[in-house]
Amino acid sequence: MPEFDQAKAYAEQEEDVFFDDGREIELLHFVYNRPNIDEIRGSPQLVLQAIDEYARTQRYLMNVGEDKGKIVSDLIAEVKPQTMVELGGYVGYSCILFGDAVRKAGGKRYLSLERNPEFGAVIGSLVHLAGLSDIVKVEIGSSDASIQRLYDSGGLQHIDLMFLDHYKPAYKTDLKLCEELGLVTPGSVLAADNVIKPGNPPYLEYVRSTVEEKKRAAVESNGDAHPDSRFAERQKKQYARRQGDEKLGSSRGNPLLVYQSQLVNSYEPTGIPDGVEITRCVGEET
Ligand SMILES: C[S@@+](CC[C@H](N)C(=O)[O-])C[C@H]1O[C@@H](n2cnc3c(N)ncnc32)[C@H](O)[C@@H]1O
Repeated sequence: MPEFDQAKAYAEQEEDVFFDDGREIELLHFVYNRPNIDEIRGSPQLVLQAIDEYARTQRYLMNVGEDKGKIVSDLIAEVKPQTMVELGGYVGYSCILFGDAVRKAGGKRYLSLERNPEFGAVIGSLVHLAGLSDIVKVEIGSSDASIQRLYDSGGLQHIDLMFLDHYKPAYKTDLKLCEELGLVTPGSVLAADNVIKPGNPPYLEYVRSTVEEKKRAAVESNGDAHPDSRFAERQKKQYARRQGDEKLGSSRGNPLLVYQSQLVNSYEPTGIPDGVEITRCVGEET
């Protein structure tokens, strides 16, 4: 793994409040006040540079960042998804980086499912600035409700590549919903962020399980309605200020799907070690 370049490190993540305190709107003012704003218009690369500059020189932003971003961009170039879905859009950094990569790979759609309407508005503005509004669509609402709604309306029929980067306990439950609806099938690929920092033991356990293990777990489990006890309180309550108690879905998934899964080590944009779990659905047992 290449060394982390300290010169590009984001400001440190604050202990208590590190998002949703007005910084996302402040970011918009920062970007639109750049002296080279005319050059930035229509350039995904320069919009990303401006977002990175804010997060380095002003305040931390919980973006995937350059290093882990490259892992997923390389995956997009390899998989060439027609439809890519992300769970958790925040200010649009991953939308712009990956939406551009999907376009370059000949894909049609990058769907960002974001729950916070203010963040959704920021994404819309920066995606438009980057010239990617034709490919990136933002769906506001809780990821599980949005997946179900898009499926019911026929707007989402298959997920070629999915980037999971939202409420950590929902990675597994949302994946199971996508499996049950037949959106994730053999050929689908998943990229899950933050599997080292803060970590996601239930998700990793699930995508690394054999079909036999998943079938057994489905019989023995009491369901996934409550966040797994292996998550720290901080993770379980990350969005409590707006959401109160989180409600997780309880889809039974499709335990017959066969996954091959691999951790790719990298860094948070602050320089802290983290990793992306890349999971390929390679078959379905009968
Ligand atoms: C880590 S940030 C996403 C960063 C973004 N992917 C990037 O790299 O630029 C997590 C985002 O997920 C959103 N979120 C959390 N839980 C969600 C849920 N259940 N459904 C939809 N969005 C959710 C939060 O509002 C937040 O904007």
